[in-house]
Amino acid sequence: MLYSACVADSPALFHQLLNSILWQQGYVTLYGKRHLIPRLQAWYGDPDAGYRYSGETLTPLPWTAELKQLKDELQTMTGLPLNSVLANLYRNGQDKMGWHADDETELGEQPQILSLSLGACRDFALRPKGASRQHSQVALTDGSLLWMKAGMQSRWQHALPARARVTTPRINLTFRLVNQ
Ligand SMILES: O=C(O)CCC(=O)C(=O)O
Ligand SMILES: [Fe+2]
Repeated sequence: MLYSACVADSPALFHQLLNSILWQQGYVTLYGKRHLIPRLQAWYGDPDAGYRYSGETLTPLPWTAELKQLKDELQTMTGLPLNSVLANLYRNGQDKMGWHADDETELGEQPQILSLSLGACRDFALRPKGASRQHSQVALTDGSLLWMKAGMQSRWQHALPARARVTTPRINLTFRLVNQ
């Protein structure tokens, strides 16, 4: 489900997040070889919300004021308990995220994830698990909130494909509940 215009002043929030988040370019190990991840990211949350992602264990950084406020507002708005957020910075259309489902055991049986997008509009691609080609895509506009509800991670994969024409950055925040 996609909600739009949930952020009152998204350019201001975009710049606050760009400047306050400790963006890092991590590595992923594929077939024994280390590759730089094609985006910057950072993991924030409650101290006990440790999480394994793409073969790496991420220890959450303590909430920044902006992230804590967003988390509290989204929690109130949706009623979902949330204790962490993965922040992604796609510097331009070359940065991307490959096909995956957020179905790690730490996220529980039927995880729900709230995904807030700011900045450049990017396509969010979907395919059923087991399929080899994209099924559909949704344009995630500035200020939009995508609610990935129960059932999605067990049946679908998603990706953020490269888009050569996009020259401006996008921040995406995926708020999650990690089991302690
Ligand atoms: O950037 C996006 O919209 C997707 C991010 C995502 O799938 C994730 O952080 O797991
Ligand atoms: Fe994801």
